[in-house]
Amino acid sequence: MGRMLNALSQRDLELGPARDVEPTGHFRVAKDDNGVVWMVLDRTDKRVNTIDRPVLEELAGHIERFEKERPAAIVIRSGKAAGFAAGADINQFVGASTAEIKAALDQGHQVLDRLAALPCRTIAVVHGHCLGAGLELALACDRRIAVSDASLGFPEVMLGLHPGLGGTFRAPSIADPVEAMTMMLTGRAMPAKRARSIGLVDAVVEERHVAAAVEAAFYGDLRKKSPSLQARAMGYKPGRQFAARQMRKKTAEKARQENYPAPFKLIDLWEEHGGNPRAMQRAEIDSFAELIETETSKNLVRVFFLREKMKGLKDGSSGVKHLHVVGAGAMGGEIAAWAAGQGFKVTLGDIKLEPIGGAVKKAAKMLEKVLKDPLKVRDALDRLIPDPDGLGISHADLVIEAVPEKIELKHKIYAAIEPQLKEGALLATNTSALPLADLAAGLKDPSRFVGLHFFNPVSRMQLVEIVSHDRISSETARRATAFAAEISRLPAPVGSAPGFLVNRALTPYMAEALVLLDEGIPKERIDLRAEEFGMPMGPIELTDQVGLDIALDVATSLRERLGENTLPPAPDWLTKMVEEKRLGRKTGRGLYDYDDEGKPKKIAPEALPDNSKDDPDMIDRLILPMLNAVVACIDEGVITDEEIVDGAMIFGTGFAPYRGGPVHYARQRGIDGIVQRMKDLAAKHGPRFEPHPGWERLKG
Ligand SMILES: NC(=O)c1ccc[n+]([C@@H]2O[C@H](COP(=O)([O-])OP(=O)(O)OC[C@H]3O[C@@H](n4cnc5c(N)ncnc54)[C@H](O)[C@@H]3O)[C@@H](O)[C@H]2O)c1
Repeated sequence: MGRMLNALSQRDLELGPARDVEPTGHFRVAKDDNGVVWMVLDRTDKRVNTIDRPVLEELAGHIERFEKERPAAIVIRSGKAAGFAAGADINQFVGASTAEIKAALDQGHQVLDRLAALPCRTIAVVHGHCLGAGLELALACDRRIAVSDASLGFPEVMLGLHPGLGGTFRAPSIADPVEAMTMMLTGRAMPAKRARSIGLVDAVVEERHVAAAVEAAFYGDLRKKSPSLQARAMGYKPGRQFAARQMRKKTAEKARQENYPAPFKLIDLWEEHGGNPRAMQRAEIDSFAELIETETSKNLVRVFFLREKMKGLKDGSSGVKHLHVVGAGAMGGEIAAWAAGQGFKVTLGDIKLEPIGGAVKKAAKMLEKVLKDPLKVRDALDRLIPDPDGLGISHADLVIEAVPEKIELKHKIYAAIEPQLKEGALLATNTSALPLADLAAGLKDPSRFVGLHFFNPVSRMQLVEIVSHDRISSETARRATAFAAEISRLPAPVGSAPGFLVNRALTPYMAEALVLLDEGIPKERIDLRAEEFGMPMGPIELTDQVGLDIALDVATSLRERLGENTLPPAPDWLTKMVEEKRLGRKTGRGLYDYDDEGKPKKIAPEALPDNSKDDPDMIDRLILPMLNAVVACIDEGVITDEEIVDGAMIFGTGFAPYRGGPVHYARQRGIDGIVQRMKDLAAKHGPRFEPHPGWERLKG
């Protein structure tokens, strides 16, 4: 047997059908001399495997034959380098009616049930991405072998859904139920080894040992782990009730049930039916069909496509292999570490030594969190080279300047750097607000100059604004956009207007919060209202996070440049706090006080006095000026593609993803209504609420 399996290894199948092969649509099927059927899923129409109706129908056809022919065993694996399967094809549900969705799910379940019921042993061999419906296909097999690079997960929750092809009952009955639920509730993928430890897969092997592992599975040597006591307790309702309570609490820390119902729905289903797979199956189908109709899910699917669109802005390669960063402070240090983690050689310079040392230390911590694998962290740190003398500048393909926001200082640095740059190298600035044209003023070759505006913290904020100016070459803009995508960030091209898009939109939100504070509304209540709307962090806490000094600088400069009717003046007490170095989270004290872990000390909402003030206009006062600024940016041509605007605001500010982005939200709410509301607010609170003329043109 071993000899035959080796002869039909994955490589042979990839090179083309071996003997006794039946070429079909998406599966290549071959039977070896031992009667083992190898099915290789390799969609002919897609770069990665997705699971949709045609794939399931084709699978059903094969199963029907296997039911009669009874092969010795069936091995299912993928012929794609990227992995086993990326999940269901979301497009198949767009525009479908509830009845059609239920019918499709019913059919899919029947196919996987029949696969699970085959009288012969079925073995899934998974490598690379094994997600969503792909994982559900693997779970319907008797055994799962993971190649060591495999990453397994249920990302459905990110689309406002839960698994819909049996994952909700197969995963908790095969793996540790609490771990399986956590996997579905968070949407986080897990590496093969961890999947083995929770019982989701039966073995983890290197690619070259797949055939031997299949043989072991065939002879029944791969034994299932016996379930732990805790896992067995989950077969009974009281056990599940207890666990479900904790799951609800944990989930609620991340998402509000009214905004993100899917994970809560899944917990309910599992608590109720977790001991009864048949009942769970029915409930899963009904609940999935219900969730997919919610605005939340539709908007999250939209966000998925927005992300794809932003990734798609990459056109060719950046040509960057070596990056040099000038300034190893809060931003420069993170940009350098992140890029090293993404495989780039990075040299990091600063006028002082301490920031470089500090940046390398922080890099190790951040990379451990992001890369998880100690070997990868070590390699990334090897690529991050401290360079106090700036020797890397003359070798780098891209130099990013991240020194303090002072135009004279930046000019001085460009004058020193530019003559050293090698031919074809790009020069970028991470400026938050300085006009690119002013920064480029002294440059000999401004065509190679670009803004790469990263957000803090770089490891969490996916957006990079690609800032252009009058004299930038299209090639520089193209390469800068490609570079952002190559380091797994999402590019949004913007013009060099005050605050670009994101800071221009966020500043009125933060500034209005300070006015509300001055009106006597408790800060916790202001933050709570914004979080209820769906912002990841309230404006008061955000101001602390940005730093009161930076927030004050940005607000003052925007007000100067955009006119005093656009923003409320900064309160005197804010200037005083900055003078006293109460700068927010970074100094441990700001609008909130911070504990040792950097968490704000807040009064719990239920502990706020009932009679403490509230303002029914509060949400509109915070959100509408933000939308107004977004509309101004579109109208002024700072950024014109509404979808990229929505994507940039979601990935750059965390703007309520379940609302699909600010422009989408405005359109859904109704532009006329918003304009009227802003006029009313302007009459009551001042001209900063006057609707921008761009609203009328947006209706266009
Ligand atoms: N902090 C943020 O949240 C944030 C976000 C986006 C963009 N930015 C922008 O990024 C830039 C850097 O901001 P930061 O917060 O990292 O500042 P920072 O003060 O933390 O770091 C700046 C670093 O530059 C170094 N430096 C000063 N003069 C230098 C010189 N002549 N040569 C080399 N290094 C020199 C300093 O020693 C310091 O380590 C600014 O333009 C800022 O507006 C900041």
